[in-house]
Amino acid sequence: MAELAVNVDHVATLRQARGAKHPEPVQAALAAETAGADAIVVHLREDRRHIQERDVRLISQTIKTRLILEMAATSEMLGIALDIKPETVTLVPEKREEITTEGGLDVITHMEHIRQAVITLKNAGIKVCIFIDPDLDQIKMAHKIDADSIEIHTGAFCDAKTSYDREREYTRIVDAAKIGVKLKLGVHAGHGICYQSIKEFKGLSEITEYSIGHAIISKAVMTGMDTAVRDMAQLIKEL
Ligand SMILES: CC(=O)[C@@H](O)[C@H](O)COP(=O)(O)O
Ligand SMILES: NCC(=O)COP(=O)(O)O
Repeated sequence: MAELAVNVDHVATLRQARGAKHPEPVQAALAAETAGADAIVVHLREDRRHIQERDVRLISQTIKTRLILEMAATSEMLGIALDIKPETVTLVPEKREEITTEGGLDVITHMEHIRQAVITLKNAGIKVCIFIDPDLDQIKMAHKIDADSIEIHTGAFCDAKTSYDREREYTRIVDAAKIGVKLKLGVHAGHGICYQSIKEFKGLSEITEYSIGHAIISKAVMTGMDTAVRDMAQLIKEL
């Protein structure tokens, strides 16, 4: 059965909107665990628009499941990761002007830089995942530089406006997941997945972890974290 990794970034978004002390991402992380989350995800952005370094530290010291730290492969972030030592670092591309992560990491273009980051993290005992578009050449390169896993960027699929685009993007994800397994990479998926789109991954047993944030936190505003996480965990059980 696939696992659910809950991203609590947008609890911090709400806090930062007022420069206030609440809501606390660590509290959301604990509630998510109680409701069945298998891992907690935070994206520490260079511009610190939501999650702060203290959130990563607090969550790391408090949760009982796994911490997945999403970050750009910069020397500042590598220093933080080596200090906090999350279970996994997911390397993501980052642009200051984007609203959210727009594409997967271009491992082919930045091969040597990313390879060095993978070596540094793995030498410290941190697993490395690469957030990647469902592009077979990119995935082969992720394997070549010795990543442990890939997280297939599901944004284009989730945002597709027509059934033609949706089917095309779904096929890309299926092909990407299959090649990932063939290369013995862990295969995860995330970005833009909601309570409807998760159902479309039914039968795709190659994907062993779903990383979901915005939809869960949006629902939690209405229902509380417990119901929001339990409902998503149940949908993943039914895949
Ligand atoms: C890598 C990814 O798909 C998401 O985790 C995303 O980067 C989260 O960052 P935001 O919460 O800032 O959108
Ligand atoms: N890696 C994907 C993630 O952490 C959450 O993305 P989203 O559900 O907030 O789009």
